[in-house]
Amino acid sequence: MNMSRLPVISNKRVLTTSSSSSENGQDLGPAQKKIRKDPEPVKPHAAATIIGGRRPPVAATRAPISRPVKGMGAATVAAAPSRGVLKQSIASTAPKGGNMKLTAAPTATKGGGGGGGGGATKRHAWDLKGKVSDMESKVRNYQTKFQSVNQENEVLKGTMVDMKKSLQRQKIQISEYEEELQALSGVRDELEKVSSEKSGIEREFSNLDGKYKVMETLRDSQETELQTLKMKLSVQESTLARQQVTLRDTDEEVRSLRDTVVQQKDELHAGEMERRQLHNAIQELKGNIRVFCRVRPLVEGGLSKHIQLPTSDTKAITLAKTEESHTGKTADTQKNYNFNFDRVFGPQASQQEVFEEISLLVQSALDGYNVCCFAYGQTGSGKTFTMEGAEFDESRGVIPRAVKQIFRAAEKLGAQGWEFTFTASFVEIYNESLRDLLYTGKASKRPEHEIRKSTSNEVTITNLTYEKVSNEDQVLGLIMLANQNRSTAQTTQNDRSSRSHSVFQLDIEGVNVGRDVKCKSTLCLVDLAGSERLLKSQSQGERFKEMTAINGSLSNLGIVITALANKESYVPYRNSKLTYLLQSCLGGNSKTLMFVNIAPESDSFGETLNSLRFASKVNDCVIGTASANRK
Ligand SMILES: Nc1ncnc2c1ncn2[C@@H]1O[C@H](COP(=O)(O)OP(=O)(O)OP(=O)(O)O)[C@@H](O)[C@H]1O
Repeated sequence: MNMSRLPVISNKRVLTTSSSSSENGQDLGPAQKKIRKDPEPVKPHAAATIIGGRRPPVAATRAPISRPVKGMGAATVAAAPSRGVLKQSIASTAPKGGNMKLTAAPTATKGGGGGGGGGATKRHAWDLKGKVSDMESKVRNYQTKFQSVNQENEVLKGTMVDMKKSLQRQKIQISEYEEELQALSGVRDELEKVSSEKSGIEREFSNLDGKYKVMETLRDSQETELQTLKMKLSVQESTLARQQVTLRDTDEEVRSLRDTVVQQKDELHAGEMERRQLHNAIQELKGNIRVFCRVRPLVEGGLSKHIQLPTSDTKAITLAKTEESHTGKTADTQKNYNFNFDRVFGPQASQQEVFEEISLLVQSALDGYNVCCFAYGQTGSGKTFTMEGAEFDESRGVIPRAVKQIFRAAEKLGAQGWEFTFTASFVEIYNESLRDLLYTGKASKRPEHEIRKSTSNEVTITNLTYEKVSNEDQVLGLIMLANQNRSTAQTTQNDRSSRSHSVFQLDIEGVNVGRDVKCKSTLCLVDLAGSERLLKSQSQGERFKEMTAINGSLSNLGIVITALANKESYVPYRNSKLTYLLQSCLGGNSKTLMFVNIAPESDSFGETLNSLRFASKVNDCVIGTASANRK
């Protein structure tokens, strides 16, 4: 019944202590945490603080012993070492020790050491037995406490062992955790690496995304462009289709045009042949030998009175000679010498005008006719000017113009299937000896030349330079070379060129393979030596010899032409080198043109008259019908 007076420990504290003393260690979680935080034994005053709510003086731990127990006896016990365990012990043993409390309370009231039972009565001094009994009771009480404390100690020791084990386990676990943490730090590094890689990839992705957008834009623009191109393509395809149709039509047209061309070529060839025939017929009607007279202008310009050129007639020339009266009583008499030629050119006639008249003859040379053109007249009458002319285009003479015309005509005939080869030679006849004007070797090694005639009546000169030419410039170059050679000889023999004949020959060979036609001809252009009479020159010695040779060759030229005109059986070609060389160009198979050049000076009257008489004789000749050298 006194149980209510025993010190009561709050359930909370008991439960806390009880749970901390759990032996199995399973539910030691909170207890362990408390132990880890405060592993030291609880000091007595701390217990007092907990229980009493304030910190009592140290002596107060003993005070309850000397005071009557009013529920604080247990607090005194609890102030002993291992208070926490003791509380538990008290709590756990409380039901068993009900009697201890009963006996302790009276003891406490007396001596304060026994504790326990409140309400004990005070023994009388004589009641020794009773006192002994109390003492014994106290002793038992203490023994019981002692045992209880021992038990508690044992329990605590066990608990300590468990706690140590637990601590050990926790240490192991901690080290495991640390290892795990260590391992996790590697993972963290890796995670950081992965994270940085991720951010790198993200940046790259962002870049790629940007690029992708650019590509998308590009693709869009290209798609637009593609669409445009497709449209253009379709337009072009339709254009192509139209053009293919046009092409087919054009092909048809080309085929028909080709047929037309072939047909027209045939017609052209036939026309060409007809033209040649007609051309030749015209030349024959004009005469195969024609004479043109050309009057050189006076040095001061104009014309002398003794030469009269009727303006209405381009073929007539009159030489008028005024003869003074011998007595002086009669009037002077005038004697006129009238001449007619194929054409008379006055002093104003240009080189072009002159050439136009002979260009038809030059054309004949390409048609396969031998053509010979020579200039006759006294020295200084204008022979060289007519045949060669000067350097400038408008003053170029017959030879360069004829060459130009021949090459141009040959080029045109090339379109009709004609192919031509040209061979040029330039020879000088001086004192009846031949000299190669295209010779380029040493002067000391100049070869001798002879005129040869083949069985086919072809005339050639031995050791002469025959130069193949294919254009006008090449020929002009050869003419320059010939002039150099002539001027070299000129320095050694004064005025030699006037006293020599120069003969330029262009051999022409044409072939038209498609038509199986060939032609061969020679264009012969001759600048004769001055035709002065022997008497006037009153030459002697070498000069006499020269004049004899010149006069001989020129008079033989007249004889040959007359013999040809008279169709005599014998033509004395070989009487002079000149006529021998010109044989093929003067015969019946040729067309001949003679220029008679006139000096206008009055003191040349006699020579002029002689020249005109000679030319007139030639003009009266009709050489047999020419025939083209065609196969
Ligand atoms: N139709 C012309 N118009 C202008 N000048 C001319 C004409 N004919 C000749 N001449 C000039 O007269 C001069 C003599 O002419 P050219 O040398 O041609 O005579 P040639 O008869 O050839 O003399 P040679 O027999 O000495 O060679 C030259 O200066 C020449 O330029």
